[in-house]
Amino acid sequence: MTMGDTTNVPSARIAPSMLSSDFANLASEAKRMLECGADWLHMDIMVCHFVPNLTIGAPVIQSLRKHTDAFLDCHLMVTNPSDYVAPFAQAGASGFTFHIEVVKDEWKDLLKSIKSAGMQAGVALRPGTSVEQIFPLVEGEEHVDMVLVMTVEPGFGGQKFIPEMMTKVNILRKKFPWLHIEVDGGLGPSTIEEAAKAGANCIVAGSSVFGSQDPAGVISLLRSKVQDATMRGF
Ligand SMILES: O=C(CO)[C@H](O)[C@H](O)COP(=O)(O)O
Repeated sequence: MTMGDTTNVPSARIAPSMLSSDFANLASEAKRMLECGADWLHMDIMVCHFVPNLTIGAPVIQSLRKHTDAFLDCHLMVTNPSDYVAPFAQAGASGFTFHIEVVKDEWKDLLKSIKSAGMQAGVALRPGTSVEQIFPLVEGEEHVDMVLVMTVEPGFGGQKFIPEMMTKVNILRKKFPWLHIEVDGGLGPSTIEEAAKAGANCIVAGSSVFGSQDPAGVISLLRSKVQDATMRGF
């Protein structure tokens, strides 16, 4: 990809992380975020293995789906993602992102099952995982739609953005211009520029959006930084 050649780069997707929302009012929190300009809703699925936290599962996705048509971008922080494909598809998940660290050769079957269940497929990598490990999942005939580069250790919201992860984002953007590249962890007004310049187009933001008095303003700023960087080239 040459400087300025951004023809195939997908447009910005701003995805508030519902991990930072008031879970007791999830439907109204989702509605509020969409009214503030969110493109996607990012749903963090944690079940006390892979990460030491417990959040929500398919029944909550199913309940939320009754209240919104929005793209539900589900990040499965689990060690056995194939067990979750059918329940999440039936619940109404739109995207299903699994972790590269928990799959071996079975990723091909997993990918097929996610897509044939009608969901967009994503693969996530922890900060310590090398980006080269996910190349086969993007290069093959059957490939993921999105790579999620974790910019914090997965498990909890409110952590500090790890800038070194931007090397991974930039390698991916140059090699796969068409790919959705998502970043998650510590994104907000002070870190978006770096992420956008590296080539991220899907921005997950929890604390910075939910903790703001002006969530619409934050979402709009995140989007404009991604748009500016895409126009300039990476
Ligand atoms: O996946 C996550 C943690 O595993 C969260 O989505 C992420 O950390 C977003 O929260 P914040 O913007 O507050 O960092």
